[in-house]
Amino acid sequence: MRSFIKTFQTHGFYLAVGLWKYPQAHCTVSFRICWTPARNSRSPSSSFVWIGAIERDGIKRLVAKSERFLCTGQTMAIGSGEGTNQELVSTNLEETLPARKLLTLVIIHHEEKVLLGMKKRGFGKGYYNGFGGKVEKGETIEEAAARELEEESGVTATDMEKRGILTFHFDNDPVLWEVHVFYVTKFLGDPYETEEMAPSWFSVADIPYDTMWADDPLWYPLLLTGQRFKGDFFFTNTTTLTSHSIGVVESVS
Ligand SMILES: Nc1nc2c([nH]c(=O)n2[C@H]2C[C@H](O)[C@@H](COP(=O)(O)OP(=O)(O)OP(=O)(O)O)O2)c(=O)[nH]1
Repeated sequence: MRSFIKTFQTHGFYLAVGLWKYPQAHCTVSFRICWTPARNSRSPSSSFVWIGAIERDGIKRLVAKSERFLCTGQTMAIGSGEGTNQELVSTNLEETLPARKLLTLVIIHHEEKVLLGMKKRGFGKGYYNGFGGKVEKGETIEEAAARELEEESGVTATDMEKRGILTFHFDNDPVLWEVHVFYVTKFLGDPYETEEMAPSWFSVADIPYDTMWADDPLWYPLLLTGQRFKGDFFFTNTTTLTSHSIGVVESVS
């Protein structure tokens, strides 16, 4: 996390501006607070204006606007509502961001064919998919992608390139799933069936979208024609896609 905070005093007002950058979460949080000092220690609240914004993947959202805050000594609590006993929203803006689970997905595209695995267990069982899984503690997203590919298909990628970031919102899970999609054309070894996946090659014209996640037809064509992309997908009942947005981007890092 990179952060910046500065305070000013002018004409009886105080002004604070701040910026937090979370490169890992592709997110920037910025705010401006303008307030008048507390009148005395028995009346520690004072009026203020707060404007905050979260910018993620180029989309900016206003996150807070308030009228009062609690100011005791050097500590400041950001509150919502009126009066001095405000509900504490958070003194740490990082807590206001929804939790994210990082996952990887590797698609091999070789001689006009795509390697997909039939998922044999767990999440997405019964669907064809690329190879991937959760990023574990202590490893980078790239390391996780290479590890999952080897564990699930037996092959080692030699030209893996990150090409997309897909965020999945499930109505029954407050955690966002952020899937980093990698594209591979060169690899070592022959794919074989593992505990988790049974691999098969499909020609690009015969990709079995009927037995794949509902979002896949929306971004595979971008991946297979050399584009970089970012998308958001909203699911109900885990597998029903209700809405989405997807766009081609210059860079996904
Ligand atoms: N194509 C596609 N892949 C998806 C979607 N949603 C989603 O999680 N995936 C991918 C990301 C991961 O590669 C995989 C889910 O990871 P997983 O549950 O198999 O993770 P894992 O291998 O670490 O799990 P496990 O060993 O604990 O069973 O499915 C989707 O909508 N479309």
